[in-house]
Amino acid sequence: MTLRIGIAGITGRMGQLLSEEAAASGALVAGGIGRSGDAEALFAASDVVIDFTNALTAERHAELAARSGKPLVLGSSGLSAAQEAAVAEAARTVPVVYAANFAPGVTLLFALAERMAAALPPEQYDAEIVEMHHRQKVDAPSGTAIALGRAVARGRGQTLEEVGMESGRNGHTAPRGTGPIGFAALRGGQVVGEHTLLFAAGSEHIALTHRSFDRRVYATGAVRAAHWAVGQPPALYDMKHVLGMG
Ligand SMILES: NC(=O)C1=CN([C@@H]2O[C@H](COP(=O)(O)OP(=O)(O)OC[C@H]3O[C@@H](n4cnc5c(N)ncnc54)[C@H](OP(=O)(O)O)[C@@H]3O)[C@@H](O)[C@H]2O)C=CC1
Ligand SMILES: O=C(O)C1=N[C@H](C(=O)O)C[C@H](O)C1
Repeated sequence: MTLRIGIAGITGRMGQLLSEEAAASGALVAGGIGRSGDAEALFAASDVVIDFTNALTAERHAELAARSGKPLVLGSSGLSAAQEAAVAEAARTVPVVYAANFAPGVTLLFALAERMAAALPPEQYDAEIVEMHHRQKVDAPSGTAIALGRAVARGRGQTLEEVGMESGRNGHTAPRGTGPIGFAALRGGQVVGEHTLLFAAGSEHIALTHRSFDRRVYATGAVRAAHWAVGQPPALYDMKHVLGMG
């Protein structure tokens, strides 16, 4: 049977591409909503919903997914801990694929970041994450930058909350701490998405960079996740599961 995909955020930068990629994948675009749309009707009409809206809406859509029994593919960034907890709660009832970045290269970047962090002692190598996005982006650091930070912390056997974040340095700051991960966010023009993870030691630097040139890479990944999610047991997944890297 043809998969019916609903798109929340269809009027946005990602929305049109998600529509095109869903149709190209052989699915039927069951409907789409912007801020004035009826989310409940969208979930009712769809086998799976892809949500690229914002943090506030993500929480409501996660609750609707659980209530309607429909899988959710969630790409929105900037979620608070409480909003992420609401998403995790929904994933007890339905499969939820929640990924900071649906580009396959970024999924690999997370794995590499974890391995590098495990190999490079934090007393010698300071980890800094620099990201740049288009001037319209409203959240910082990006969801991908935070996920990269989490991967580094994991590689060091800790959580990001434990190692701490140093972001927005300005003015007469104290010297850099040993252990915290540094974050810097650049905004300008129409940059689709760039992330660099840098490990800086006294006598050497090593860096990993990912650049997206076309946001279609995210749409293709999210549609792939939607096809994959249908039929999975309820759980919180991310792109590594979809790509078989989990
Ligand atoms: N995980 C990933 O790989 C990626 C994640 N993102 C994230 O996806 C999100 C969207 O990005 P982008 O498309 O650039 O943003 P846009 O601002 O271009 O689009 C936002 C969309 O959300 C809709 N929206 C806003 N409020 C609501 C609401 N209450 N109910 C339903 N829809 C609503 C808007 O509708 P309206 O037009 O009516 O305002 C619009 O369609 C961001 O959080 C971004 O960071 C982006 C790219 C990749
Ligand atoms: O808002 C964007 O554009 C993007 N958001 C995601 C993020 O916050 O990491 C993914 C990608 O970088 C594009």
